[in-house]
Amino acid sequence: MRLGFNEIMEISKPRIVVLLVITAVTSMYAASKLVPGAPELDYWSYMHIIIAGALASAGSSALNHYYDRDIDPKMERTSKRPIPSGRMTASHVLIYGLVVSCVSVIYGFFALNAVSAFFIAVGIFSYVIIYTAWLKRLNTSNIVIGGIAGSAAAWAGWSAATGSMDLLGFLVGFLVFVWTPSHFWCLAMKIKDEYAQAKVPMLPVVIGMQKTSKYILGNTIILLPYSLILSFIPDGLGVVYTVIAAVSGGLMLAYHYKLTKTPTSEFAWKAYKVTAPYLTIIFVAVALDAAFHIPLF
Ligand code: HEM
Ligand SMILES: CC(C)=CCC/C(C)=C/CC/C(C)=C/COP(=O)(O)OP(=O)(O)O
Repeated sequence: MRLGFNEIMEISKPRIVVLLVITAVTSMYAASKLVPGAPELDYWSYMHIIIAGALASAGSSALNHYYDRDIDPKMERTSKRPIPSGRMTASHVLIYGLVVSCVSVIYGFFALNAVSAFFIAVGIFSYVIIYTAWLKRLNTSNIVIGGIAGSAAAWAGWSAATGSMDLLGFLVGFLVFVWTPSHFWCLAMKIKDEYAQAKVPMLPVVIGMQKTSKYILGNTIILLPYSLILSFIPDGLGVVYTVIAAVSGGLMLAYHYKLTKTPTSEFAWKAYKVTAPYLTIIFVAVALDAAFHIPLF
């Protein structure tokens, strides 16, 4: 039984940590530039949100590994993970997840502020309790409501800069919530049979590939105009963000339209692989807009 570096990294889901931290850091930067009266931030502030966000994401992912230790062995994609493969004991993963998750909130409270720490706690709670423990095995609303977890990271970043939450900050963070179904349902189409085997009610298991592809297109049809709302609210985002959001959202819409014509697991995989880059582009666009703000009106 090892508490090896590779195993620790694996239960922390590093690729998700990276994108989560990107949404938090870009939100923090944007808030510091766009919110009137927000203080100038130094590198320490960004270091703090990176540490708090990474620990929160890693800790909650480990708790997800712990809770899913009964179904992970039943799915090819997750069967070789540290607990099912015996490389880590469930209790070690649980202890790591609890300690790291608690440290992330405490660290955020003292190094950032109480509001940011609150959103970090909301992210952990919504991912571990609302999504993993309650909804994931209950019904197809699981990943829709679970998407709040991702928004919490962006809200933690925004409020780390301002010490509060405002309309623009809420709407920026809510982008992740609206993006999540398009992100995950594509993947779920690819690995539908594994979820069926593990009796996890992911959308394509319940309604099939063709209808799921229509739900994905429907969600992206909501995502594109939603992403542009941020440009049309008072004191909203400007030209830089609007152009990038329109082009990248339009490309993702085209991809998801094509998916309804070819609802195969192969094409679904391709549609899934563009979703993380899309979210990265959108949040980098938010930061670029804050840096080179040209109001739309
Ligand atoms: C309830 C919400 C979500 C669900 C159910 C979900 C589900 C998944 C799953 C099952 C994977 C594949 C993991 C693997 O096999 O390695 C994945 C990959 C990923 N997820 Fe999500 N995810 C959600 C939200 C998020 C959020 C909020 C973020 C970041 C802001 C995110 C970022 C990523 C990234 C970066 C990858 C790896 C993509 C790649 O390898 O190209 N996900 N997601
Ligand atoms: C602020 C903060 C900590 C926010 C947490 C946000 C966060 C880590 C969201 C990720 C959600 C996610 C990857 C779910 C996949 O779990 P799954 O069980 O469906 O995936 P799996 O089958 O690959 O384990």
